[in-house]
Amino acid sequence: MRRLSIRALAAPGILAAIIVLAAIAAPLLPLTDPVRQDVANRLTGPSFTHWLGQDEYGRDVLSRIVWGARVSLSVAFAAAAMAAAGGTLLGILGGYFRGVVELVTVRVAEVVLCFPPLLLALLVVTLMGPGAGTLVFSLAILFAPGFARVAYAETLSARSLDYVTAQEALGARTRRILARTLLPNIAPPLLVQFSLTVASAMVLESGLSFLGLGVVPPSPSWGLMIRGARASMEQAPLLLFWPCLALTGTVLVLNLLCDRLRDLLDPRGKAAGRPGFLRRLVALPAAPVGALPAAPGLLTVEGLTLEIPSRAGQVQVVRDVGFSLAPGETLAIVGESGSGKTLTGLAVMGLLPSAVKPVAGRILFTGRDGQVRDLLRMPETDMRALRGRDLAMIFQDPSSSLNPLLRIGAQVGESLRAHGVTQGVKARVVALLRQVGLPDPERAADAYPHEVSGGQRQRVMIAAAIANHPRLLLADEPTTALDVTVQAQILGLLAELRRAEGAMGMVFVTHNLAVVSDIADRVLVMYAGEVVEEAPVTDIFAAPRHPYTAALIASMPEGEAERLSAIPGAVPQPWAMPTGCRFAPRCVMAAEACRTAAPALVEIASGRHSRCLRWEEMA
Ligand SMILES: Nc1ncnc2c1ncn2[C@@H]1O[C@H](COP(=O)(O)OP(=O)(O)OP(=O)(O)O)[C@@H](O)[C@H]1O
Repeated sequence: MRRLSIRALAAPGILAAIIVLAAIAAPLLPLTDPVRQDVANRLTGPSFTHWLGQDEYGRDVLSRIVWGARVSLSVAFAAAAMAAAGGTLLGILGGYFRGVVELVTVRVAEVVLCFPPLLLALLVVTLMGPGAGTLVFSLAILFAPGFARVAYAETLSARSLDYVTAQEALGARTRRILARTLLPNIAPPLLVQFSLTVASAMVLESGLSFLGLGVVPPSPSWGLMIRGARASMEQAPLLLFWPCLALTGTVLVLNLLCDRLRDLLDPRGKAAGRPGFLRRLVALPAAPVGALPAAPGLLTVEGLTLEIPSRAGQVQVVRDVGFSLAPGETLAIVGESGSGKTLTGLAVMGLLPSAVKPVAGRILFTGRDGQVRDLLRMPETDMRALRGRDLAMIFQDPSSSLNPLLRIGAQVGESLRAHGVTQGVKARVVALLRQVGLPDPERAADAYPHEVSGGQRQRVMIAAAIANHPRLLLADEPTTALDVTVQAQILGLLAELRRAEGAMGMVFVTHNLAVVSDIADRVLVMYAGEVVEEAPVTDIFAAPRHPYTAALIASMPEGEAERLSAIPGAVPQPWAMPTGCRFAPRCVMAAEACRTAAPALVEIASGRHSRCLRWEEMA
């Protein structure tokens, strides 16, 4: 995992801004007219009045470079914008509708890729005549398939996600699903594709102008300057040097910017969901005054509220969630699918998908330096420094979280190197693999992920997560993808590590209440985005104080056969929440009062909370 941050964007960002500003401000700069000829002084070298010299017609080279940037950049940006709009539309439509639509959009766009670019440009120029307009058009046609491919691939993976299917099932209009749900989720790779396209378009513009197929002389363009300088290359080699320098320099800066942007927007691919970068552009209300509590333990989440866009406007998928965790403690967050457990965990890690916005609350975390920070308002750069060091996460599917092309040792070692460990990495990796119970750690370090079993891959992920002795380990359904016997081993390993790491706190997210009894100290039960009950683990099984918890316990497969009963109905969608208690439509104890007013979460005993009006009757 690369260690890049917003700060890493600064250098290429500033350079790119200078180039673009110079191009925009060309008419305001004290430059000689770029097309004014002075034949008497042709091919003169740099002087006080002409800093970069004069070309084959005696025109000022500096002025032509700056004005040339204006032409090259505007052609490149216009072509990239046209290609992005057209290609993205084709890709989304093809990926969303598949079938015939896919054939006439994505597949037809891909046919364009079979043509050699210059041949295609020649065809367009012959049909339309040379000029900047033609150039923009032909470049847009050349680059649109690239956008179509990216948008298509991203749409295919986003399309299968629950929240898109749910919107479809609800009858939301297709245009709205595409614009409000799909587009924000596939935006980061498209942004990166856009910057790469601008750089490539500049190179092609220069090449086509050089061949006389692009910008028409005497308008300055870097390609035309290279073409003009070629004839007098031996008398005035510098004339060739300046436009080449401008071109390669600008392309390098733009490529560097793209590279940094890609790393910032896509820190660990799909397993992590979308990064928190876009989330941080959203204005969160200032933290409540009174600053940070004196002793917030390890982690204190207060009033966390997360929203997503839907056809009914912004809706809350997590509402007013709060809990706290002491060092060395394990909290299990339990609930059915769609209850908001994963999003709560991702908010703590600063890895919320871009469509999900935090709108209220605080996430207070005490780092190893003893300082308390609000993770919800922390700059992405600082957050990145905490992730993998103070905060670590284990994901559900170890197969998709490990890079199939890198050896296991290299991947575990990367989590050490990412946080400044350079000495003795190999030995430490082997020790870590031994600690997580891999039978032959030296050999495992040399193996590729596909050479070990699913359970061992999860052990590798755990080794990478604990490599820097995190203060908080977040495990999101870490055993769901494994079979039952391996599940038990992994749970045993996590419990053992918790003991070995002493002060490390753990948040264990699961939909399976059966696994928490062995591992958790306390349980937080979530339903439809809200906390409905919180209690020490022994109390929750012995005496649940919310009908939803009781129903979850009754549906545990480990229970006696006659107790086993599925909870009727399903978790309501975020945009269709019932008034009153959210669980009332499925609750066997619901009374009239439950359907009218939403119950508050109340403290029913020390360390115990319930969001049920009838909790006392459950005793
Ligand atoms: N990227 C997203 N864009 C829009 N809605 C989302 C997104 N991710 C999750 N949601 C919605 O937020 C709600 C809570 O999702 P979350 O994944 O936190 O639930 P969960 O309890 O962890 O369920 P699961 O066990 O299935 O992961 C769901 O209704 C889900 O459809």
